[in-house]
Amino acid sequence: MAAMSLVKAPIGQGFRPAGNNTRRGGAVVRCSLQGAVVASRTEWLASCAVLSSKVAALVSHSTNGHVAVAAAANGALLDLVPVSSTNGGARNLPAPLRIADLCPAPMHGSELRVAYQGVPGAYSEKAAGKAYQGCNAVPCDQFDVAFQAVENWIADRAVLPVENSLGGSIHRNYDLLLRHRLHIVGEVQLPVHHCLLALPGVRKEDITRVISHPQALAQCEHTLTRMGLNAAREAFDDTAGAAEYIAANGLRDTAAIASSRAAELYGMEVLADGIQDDCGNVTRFVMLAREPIVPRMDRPFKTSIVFAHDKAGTSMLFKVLSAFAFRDISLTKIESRPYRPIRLVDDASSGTATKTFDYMFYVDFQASLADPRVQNALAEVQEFTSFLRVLGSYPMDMTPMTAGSSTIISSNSSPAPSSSC
Ligand SMILES: O=C(O)C(=O)C[C@]1(C(=O)O)C=C[C@@H](O)C=C1
Repeated sequence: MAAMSLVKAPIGQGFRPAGNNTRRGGAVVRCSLQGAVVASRTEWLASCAVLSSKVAALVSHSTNGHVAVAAAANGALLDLVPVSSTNGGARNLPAPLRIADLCPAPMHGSELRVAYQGVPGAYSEKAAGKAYQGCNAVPCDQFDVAFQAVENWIADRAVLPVENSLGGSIHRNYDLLLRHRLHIVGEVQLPVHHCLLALPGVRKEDITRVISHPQALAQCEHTLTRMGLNAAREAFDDTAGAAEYIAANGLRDTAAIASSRAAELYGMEVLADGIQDDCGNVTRFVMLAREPIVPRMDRPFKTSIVFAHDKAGTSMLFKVLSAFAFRDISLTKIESRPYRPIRLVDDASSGTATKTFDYMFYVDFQASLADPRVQNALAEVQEFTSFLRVLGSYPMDMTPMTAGSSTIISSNSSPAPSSSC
């Protein structure tokens, strides 16, 4: 359990936007003031001095190149205003902002703060490390919080799952892509290798409950049944969080589906290894940023769009898909999401008429926005639709997939029994 004090506490709903978070050397740090309400500015600055030395002590104990973060027991958050040491006796006055302070988003992976949903040991943390090697991965307790962390400059990027080869789409993130103004700047595919974890000494026969992220439960459904576990399955926020929960509460009748790294971090034992229903279990994550990247033509790119039409029965979808088919642009994914009825003001009738969107269609295709074929296709799509947004145009993840020891050579490969995963 010693590792638990060094891992980062997730940014939660309780976090406040940029102004209330502590930043040191590019890392976002949450600090606890042990419930104290700071009365005056002098007192506040004094508290900051204490907190910054605590933070420095924690940083010196950091592991894996990650900055260790003090878990905020009651969520008190502060900004440490830089104090100039060169302004004579007025040591408490804040130093003027410099150009460097205005550009807190560094371009190098080693300094990049990357928000992900879950706690350390979650697959999303691994995906963040694959997307931005050596980054400072920032845990968030919800997907929405990861979006907000980037929007509020607490993080520079977010890495979030959108689909899994067994469990299908992660619909929540499709909906959030529309609600927020972030841009997709990349994708990363991660082989997901699940383990069944329990406290040391616990046997399979002792287990009455298996907890994990709903996607992980879905990805191991048949294997769990085949294992003959007489256990209820319960959803948890994330895989590693489920392991942490069992460890923190000493639950000897509960197992978690999570990674082997989660087992190490939270002092759990691996009861079964490779329990996903298919060896080729892969989750696709997207990388999100405040600004889009410049689309290029010198390497394979993907583009993601979302569109809708407010009139029923006009074969809009057929027309849109044809715009791509006629230009030989391959579609890689189509997703439809029911759209909450919204009232749209009709200009022509002085704001009285309303219309309803039924579905939003999300389409990924294999071409760059810089490609004239794509620009022509989108110009046409715009004519058929009443709403069109480009979510991003970004380099395709071309890294060869390996799941466990086996290499995925084709998406049509038949599901292997879990014992060989
Ligand atoms: O719970 C985690 O560990 C996650 O990173 C989330 C998540 C998901 O949302 O799909 C990511 C990868 C796996 O597919 C299972 C769960």
